[in-house]
Formats: sequence, C-alpha cells, structure tokens
Amino acid sequence: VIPGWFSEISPMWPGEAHSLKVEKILFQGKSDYQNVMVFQSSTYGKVLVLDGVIQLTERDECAYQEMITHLPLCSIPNPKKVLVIGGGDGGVLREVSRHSSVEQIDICEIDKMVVDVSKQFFPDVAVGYEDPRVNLHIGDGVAFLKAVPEGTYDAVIVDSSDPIGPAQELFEKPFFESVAKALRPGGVVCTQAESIWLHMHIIEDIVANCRQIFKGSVNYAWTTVPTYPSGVIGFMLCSTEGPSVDFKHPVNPIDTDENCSKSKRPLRFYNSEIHSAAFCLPSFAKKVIEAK
Ligand SMILES: NCCCN[C@H]1CC[C@H](N)CC1
Repeated sequence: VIPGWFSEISPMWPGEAHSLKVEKILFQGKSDYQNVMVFQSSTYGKVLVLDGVIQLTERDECAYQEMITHLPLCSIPNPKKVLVIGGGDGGVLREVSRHSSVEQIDICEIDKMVVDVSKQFFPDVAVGYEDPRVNLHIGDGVAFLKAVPEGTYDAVIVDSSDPIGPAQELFEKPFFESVAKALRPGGVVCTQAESIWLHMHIIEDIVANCRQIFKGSVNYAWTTVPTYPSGVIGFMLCSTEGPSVDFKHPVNPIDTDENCSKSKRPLRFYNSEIHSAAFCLPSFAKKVIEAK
C-alpha cells in the first residue's frame, strides 16, 4: 500500500489495480451487507467505494449513469413505468427523471447505508431521489421482482456492483427470468455487464442466459469509465417478445435541442451518436457475443 493512495485490488481483476491519490477519507462504515467508504481524491472528486471496489467518482460517473439509463429508455417510444434494481446512489434516478414520458420510477436497493451516504456526500448524484415519481424500496431486488405482477414495467435497469457480494444473484438465470416476467411485451432491460477486457467468460454466460430468456433482441454495449477496472464497462440490452426494439437506433432521442436547453443539468456524456456507437464491438468480443 502506498501512503496517500487508494488501490482497487480484487480477485476479479488479478494482477492489476487502478489507484487514485487520496486527499482525505470522508466516511468509513460497515453496513449489514458491505464495507462503505467515501474519500476525497486529488483529481476525480469524491469517490464511493464498496468492499474495496470503486462504485463511482464525481468526475466520471456521468458516463456510466447516462449510458446505463438512456441506452434502454431511448430505445423505446414512450417509457412510462421504470424499475431500478440497485443504484442506491441515485444517479440512475437522476437520469431516468429526464424522460418526461415516465410516470413511475420504482427503485429497490438492498443497502440503506449506500442511500444515506450518497445523499450526504454526493448530492449531485442523489438529487435523483427528489423526483416525486420515485418510490424507494430498501430490500433484495430478487425478492422484489418475484412479487411484481407480470408485465408491469416498460424498462428495468440493473445498476449492480460486481458478482462478488450482495449483487451475486443479479447475474444468475433465475433473476433474469424474473426480470423478463416483470416486463411488458417489447419491454427492455439494461444490466451492468462488466468488462470485455476482464470478464469475457462472465459475459459469455450472461449472453447465453439472456438468449434463452429474452426472445426479443439481445445486445451488448460498452462505454469508457476511466475509474472502472480496465477503463471500460459493458451493458446487456435485451427486450422481451413483442413490439420489436432496435437498440442501435434510438427512437426516443433525449439529446434534442429542446430537452438539452430546457434541462438545468445538460447531458455530459450521452448523445445519439455515442448510443449507436456503443454497440460496435472489437472482434474478440463480437466473436463470443454475437456467436450465431
Ligand atoms: N451505481 C454505481 C455503479 C455500480 N456499477 C459497478 C460498480 C463496480 C464496478 N467494478 C462495475 C460497475
């Protein structure tokens, strides 16, 4: 350990570690589920860390929150009911609330400490909770989805940590089946789907499960987040059987002049071009993910 530096060391990315210079540790706690830490970094603003893994930094969280939200919501004409699994920091809520067609935003986060810490240290991220359409449920997303009536949601966004710890079940087949049940025909799901540089085997399994369960379309998109391992993060974009969804060509653009001018907080990362580009994959990943 180098004094004054935080290094993200994990068996999920053996032999490598991204480090950030620490100015000051702002919070350290242990919830019922994980260790929670917040520190002021020298160059990425405040940083949220769960069980030693970087969840978000003020400087680059926009890339992840905007892409995980607008890739699904801009792919269907008129999203009304949206469910967020995880995402306790509130960043996805902030992005979902940009969509005026949305009437109901349910969020199920297992760890209340993440919500409280985000409200205290990341107000520009937790601002999402201020939207009156938001209903917060503290609990296990797996159980929440089992209780949801069939066909309830237009979109489900699974903003999870990694498959070690509380989020492990969110990468397994029964969970994907419960998501499909909770979606209307032609509904869409977007899940956090790790790194093509580090986790091709995990991605291969997720894609295989999704192909069995989601009879609409199954796609993988990816983006750059400098403070995530290998500097990239991916997303599974799937739709259930029903009205077809072409994820690669957004039908419901959010980066229109009208939306951007009237929004007090303009999009920092997402736009329609980067939406389409996100589905372009390097050959080594294309071979695995698009295997016929
Ligand atoms: N809402 C915070 C983002 C959580 N996403 C994950 C955090 C941990 C990373 N290794 C992968 C993305």
